[in-house]
Amino acid sequence: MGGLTPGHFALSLWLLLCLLLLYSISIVLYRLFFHPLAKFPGPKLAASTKWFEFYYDVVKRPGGQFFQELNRMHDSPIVRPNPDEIHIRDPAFFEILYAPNPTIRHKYPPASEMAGVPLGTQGTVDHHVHKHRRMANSRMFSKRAVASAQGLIHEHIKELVRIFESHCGTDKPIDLHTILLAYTTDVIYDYMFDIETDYQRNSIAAEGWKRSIDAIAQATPFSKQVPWLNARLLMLPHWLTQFLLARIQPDLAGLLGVHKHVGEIVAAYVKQRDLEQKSGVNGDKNENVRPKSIFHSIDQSSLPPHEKAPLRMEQEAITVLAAGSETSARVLAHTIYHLLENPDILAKVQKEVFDVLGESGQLPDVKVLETLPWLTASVRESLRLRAAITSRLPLVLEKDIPYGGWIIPARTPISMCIPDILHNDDIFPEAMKFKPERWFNATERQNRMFVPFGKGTRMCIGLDFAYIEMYMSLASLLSRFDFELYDTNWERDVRFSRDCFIGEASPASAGIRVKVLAKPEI
Ligand code: HEM
Repeated sequence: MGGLTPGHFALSLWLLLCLLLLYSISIVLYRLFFHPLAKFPGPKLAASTKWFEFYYDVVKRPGGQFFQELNRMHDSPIVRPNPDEIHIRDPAFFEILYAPNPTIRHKYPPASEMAGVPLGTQGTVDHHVHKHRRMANSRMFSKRAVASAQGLIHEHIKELVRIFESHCGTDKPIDLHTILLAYTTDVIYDYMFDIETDYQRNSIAAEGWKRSIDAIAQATPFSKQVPWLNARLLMLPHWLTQFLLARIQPDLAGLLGVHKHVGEIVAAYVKQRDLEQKSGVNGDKNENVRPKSIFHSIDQSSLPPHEKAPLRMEQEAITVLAAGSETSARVLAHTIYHLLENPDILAKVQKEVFDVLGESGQLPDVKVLETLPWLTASVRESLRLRAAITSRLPLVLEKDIPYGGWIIPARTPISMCIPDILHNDDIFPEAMKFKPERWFNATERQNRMFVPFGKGTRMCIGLDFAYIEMYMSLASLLSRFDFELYDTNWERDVRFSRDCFIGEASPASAGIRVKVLAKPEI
């Protein structure tokens, strides 16, 4: 009677490997021949294993390349890009999949867990829970609430203008993305959390935040494959995750710092709220008044108490911060790039805004800016061409749904991509060209298919906020300055070549950079 001999050990290992192999073969056979999606079109390798997507997104440089492979797969508008999912490329189906309430649409858990904040609206899987969470936020996002933010946004624009002034006439280029991200981030903290931050004035903090948000985007091709990882990491003690990430990916460690900061903001809010409640002060619940922050909005809503827990508020706040800062900043940077590449159109926009703002540079109500044809058309065209969210956006239906002679079984994640609509030449002729004038005579179909903010129950709740931030900052900057592109080109710095949920340019890019010149010749 001896212990485990090396011979026994080798035999056990061998048996284990055989079992593993047998298991893998059975899974592949099931997926190819017996799975409810077995007969759907698409490459057999992609249908067999998610490692196929992993290879293109993570292993094949520069990462986030699966979308190119998906393009190649689409012989027909419907394909099975991985064992579980159906992807459709057909504008007519967009409004069916991303339908408004009362149609029930759940999110696909692996896709919603990706950002590590499943308690925020964007990460919420269940349709009904999502609807209530979204409603609790809605008082911060109503048209009236957002319009009332103009004064607050204006204060941050003054700082933005000051920074551009300090570069004016110097040879020092500005990286538009970094500075505009600092602007949109300061605005979100102020409006959504009632907290003053200083990213615009503190260039080191601004660059650190930009690196962190880039790092999270660039990690998404990986997080997509191991969606549970982010949420688990965030559950570990802060010092431990900080220690681990600082060694693996320091920029992601910076993002943890932001999580910690937002956690502290929520804790301070809860402490103050409890104090006020004890002393009988009742927060202003007047439906007509904008809540002081998203935390007040959640607290004053009819959500049950567990939905108002600090961790839920923290994840909602992170969702709004990440969703609201990066997207608008990128679209703004791209709008300036396209205008600089099209001097005739830039001159028209500059004249329009100068006529309204005058020498004083005083901003009118945003309603006036919205009537300016070239500014409006340029923002719209930039939103279309930039198509900020590039990822597949899978939703899960409770019932079977027919498409093109197929019946897609209930509970199958079905996805579509926004750029497939916005860059479709049949809808938008010469779709990859910046042509704001197309919006002057837009057809009903073009207006309907203008979907940079998505559609349906899960569409962007912050679009009005994004428009105000963009109109006000563009009008202020373009009426005051002329710019010159600095070492920036479409292929390397602008075109999206990696799908990282948000579309990323080449890793070789140093961003869209400009030199600030003196006042424009109007
Ligand atoms: C140009 C700017 C923007 C673009 C192109 C954009 C685009 C989108 C898209 C396509 C979605 C749907 C994503 C999905 O289905 O997972 C989304 C969701 C969302 N966006 Fe935006 N967004 C922008 C600006 C903003 C701003 C400024 C805010 C906040 C102030 C914001 C907050 C959100 C939130 C909270 C969600 C989740 C909504 C929900 O699930 O109910 N976004 N956005």
